[in-house]
Amino acid sequence: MTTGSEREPEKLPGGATGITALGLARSFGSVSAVKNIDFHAAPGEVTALIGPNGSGKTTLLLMLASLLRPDAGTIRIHGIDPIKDPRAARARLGWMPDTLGVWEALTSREILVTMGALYGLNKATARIRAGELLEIVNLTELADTPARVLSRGQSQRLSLARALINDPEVLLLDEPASGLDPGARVQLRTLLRQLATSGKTVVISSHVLVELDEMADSAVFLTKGRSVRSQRLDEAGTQGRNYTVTSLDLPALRRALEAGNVDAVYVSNFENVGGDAKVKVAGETQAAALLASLVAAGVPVTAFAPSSGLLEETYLSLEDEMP
Ligand SMILES: Nc1ncnc2c1ncn2[C@@H]1O[C@H](COP(=O)(O)OP(=O)(O)OP(=O)(O)O)[C@@H](O)[C@H]1O
Repeated sequence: MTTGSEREPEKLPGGATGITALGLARSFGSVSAVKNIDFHAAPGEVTALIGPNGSGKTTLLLMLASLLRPDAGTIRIHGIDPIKDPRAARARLGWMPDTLGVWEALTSREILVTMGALYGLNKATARIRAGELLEIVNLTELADTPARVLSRGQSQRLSLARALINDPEVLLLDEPASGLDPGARVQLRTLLRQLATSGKTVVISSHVLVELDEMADSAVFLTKGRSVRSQRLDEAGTQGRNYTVTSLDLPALRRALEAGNVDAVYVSNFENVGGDAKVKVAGETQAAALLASLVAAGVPVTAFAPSSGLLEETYLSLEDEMP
């Protein structure tokens, strides 16, 4: 049984560092946006926040960013309670909303310098920092044009620069890749990994699960305002997964799978597949054994790979579990 003191965020393992939230709830009138969320994001890691539309991701991020008050529950940002001390929490936070509201008449550089001043930087330091960040997000060429002319992707990059102006320890990003072209997405991924490696706590919500597979260290899944699972990406090797096996000789593949030499469940309907079959195995060791046994049986295998990304697999399995 859990006692009251064990539910205090700072008493949990790692609870005084990074972000810890327990039992969060928040309603808007009769809409219960967040019903019961426990959340932890460790420093030095990228933590993904995953859930279908309306599952409460933005509401949770707004509460973590001290911009929305929870009806119930506790939050600690590096040990600070943002409800009691929002100023101290905000000094450590960088927040990138899903849509950036800009001061339309100002240029990107002026916006960043103004934000820097609001965080207490002197003008010279704010200008230097603004210049560095514009370089990092590839906006130097547009630094001195009014922000209102920026495209969606360019606004997203300005929004990211704005979130970084105070060199925050904790970075909260709501759909940061939305509107970015493929090159900018790769740059974003690299930058977020660098920030995490330097010790920052990075939380990112996104629907693009393949991207999160490559970027995140752990993930928290939300459904209907509740946290329903957390997962570490380095557990991939031990998680049951579907693999797609493609062969030049389907009857031979079928015979080998049905011989059942390896502990694998054959899940696809053979009649309905073209050149491949879907097989569920308990982990990477079993996948390797299955591939070896197919090759040993003389099956001409041309491709053997997980059927989907790890996070997508978990996401879809949660959907299956839902009533
Ligand atoms: N200010 C508000 N007033 C009323 N209802 C709200 C408000 N903000 C959010 N909601 C409702 O709360 C629920 C959760 O919304 P939220 O924006 O947190 O979801 P989300 O997971 O971020 O969704 P998406 O993936 O579509 O961005 C939704 O049903 C939404 O309609």
